[in-house]
Amino acid sequence: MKSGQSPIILWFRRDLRLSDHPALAAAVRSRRPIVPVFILDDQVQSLGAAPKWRLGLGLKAFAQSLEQTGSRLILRQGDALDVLCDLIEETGAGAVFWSRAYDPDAINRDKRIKAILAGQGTEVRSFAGHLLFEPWTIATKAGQPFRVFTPMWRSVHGRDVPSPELAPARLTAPQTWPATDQLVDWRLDQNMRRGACVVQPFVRPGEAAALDQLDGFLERIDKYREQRDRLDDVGTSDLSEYLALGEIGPRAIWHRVQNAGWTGASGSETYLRQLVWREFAYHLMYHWPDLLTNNWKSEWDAFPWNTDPDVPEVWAWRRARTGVPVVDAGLRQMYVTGRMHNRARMIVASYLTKHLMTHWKIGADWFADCLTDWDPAANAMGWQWVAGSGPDAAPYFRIFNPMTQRERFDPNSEYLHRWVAEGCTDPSATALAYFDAAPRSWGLSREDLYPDPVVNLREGRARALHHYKTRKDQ
Ligand SMILES: Cc1cc2nc3c(=O)[nH]c(=O)nc-3n(C[C@H](O)[C@H](O)[C@H](O)COP(=O)(O)OP(=O)(O)OC[C@H]3O[C@@H](n4cnc5c(N)ncnc54)[C@H](O)[C@@H]3O)c2cc1C
Repeated sequence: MKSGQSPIILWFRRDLRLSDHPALAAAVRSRRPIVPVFILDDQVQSLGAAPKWRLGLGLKAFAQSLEQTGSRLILRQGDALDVLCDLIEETGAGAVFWSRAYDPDAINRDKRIKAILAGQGTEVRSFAGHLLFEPWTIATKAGQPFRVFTPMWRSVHGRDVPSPELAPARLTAPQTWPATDQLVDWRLDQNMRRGACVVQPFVRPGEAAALDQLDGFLERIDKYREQRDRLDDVGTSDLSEYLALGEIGPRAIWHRVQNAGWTGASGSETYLRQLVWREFAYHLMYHWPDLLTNNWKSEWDAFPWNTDPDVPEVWAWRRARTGVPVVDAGLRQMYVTGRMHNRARMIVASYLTKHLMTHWKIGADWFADCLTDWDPAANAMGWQWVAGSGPDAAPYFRIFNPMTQRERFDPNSEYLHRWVAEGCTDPSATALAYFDAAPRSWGLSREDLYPDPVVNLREGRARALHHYKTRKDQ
């Protein structure tokens, strides 16, 4: 029997936090008992190795913060609708709340669940939280979705962003807790093979760590505009992993950074602009869900990409053995830390799609397996932007020259030294760690010589330009 005081099931997904959480705040305001749940459904199961492993760490940290509020995180596995129906029956819950997701699979799943549960008399409410501006709330003057970043930035940057809610100190528990799975039994780390123990020291999961990371960044935000592209410096915020799992909310970041700007911090405006790139990616994915799988500009379908993921040069790229040091450095940084500097992402993506003329989807899939900050929208947009097939993309003739990129953004080769060991008399521990992170099946050894380039950079560039130009002239 459902009453006004029946529990609310709070279905957590990419929102593993207590503050800046509109769905949780609404549940707390209702004064009803709350049953927090995370469901291991097919969509979670299909995550790549590194994001899935990182999710496991995030869930552990989040369960601990819930315990400090007198609550628990209930873990269940299976089809999300079946799990929610079971929990409604077991707990007598009268409502299910969640934060909205915007990728096509999640939208379809959530719509179906909402319709069925509502039909059975359960109150179902979804809330904002993952974004600053939900995709349907912003449009061009003609009422169309934005296809270009700068006009979208101009349209949103003076808008009010709701203030983030404070974390609740206590959550009302249900009279009896439903049974929960054990996180270790989910084996979210099983595909990380050797990588996990290498990546672990570079990860600080959880909301408290995210807020601490933001505090640390605000102390050096003045450097952001000048340093954000430098490969050799800690110029960026490193918040992407937290944003991807929702361990921090974008509203909280927006307000803290905006306040820093009002009190004189330079770099604040540049940083907010980057946050809006994330919004742009979600805007595109929502309005054009094909962004995740197909060339956004269909004329690129005729481009002669290599679509074979198993040719030797693509394997050399995956193994970070292309013979181009800055490309290999970026890929190794990802393998060892789970993240890669944005500048390096652009360099390695340009090299794969242009010098190796390989379809961006192959690179995007590899990132989806290796990045702990993997985000469906930002990843697809980033790859299509670099390849030239995406909205507001880099023009076809913009082919990053890895050598000049390295000279500009790593002038003293510090980044190279950090990530490439071969040929170095005094290799760094991080560079050596790559050999521990790589799967044994790759057969790599610290004693290996550095490989010759898999393509001559000049020839690779000329080949790509020739094909781009031919396509353009057709
Ligand atoms: C090929 C390619 C793939 C990418 N894949 C991902 C991905 O899977 N997940 C991901 O979060 N980002 C991705 N990015 C975007 C960007 O590289 C990262 O967001 C950034 O490196 C994260 O580091 P940071 O938090 O220190 O960034 P900061 O410079 O501190 O930026 C702050 C925040 O703004 C957002 N942001 C910054 N730049 C971008 C951008 N270009 N696109 C979208 N959002 C941005 C991120 O949320 C980031 O945390 C990709 C970029 C490229 C070129």
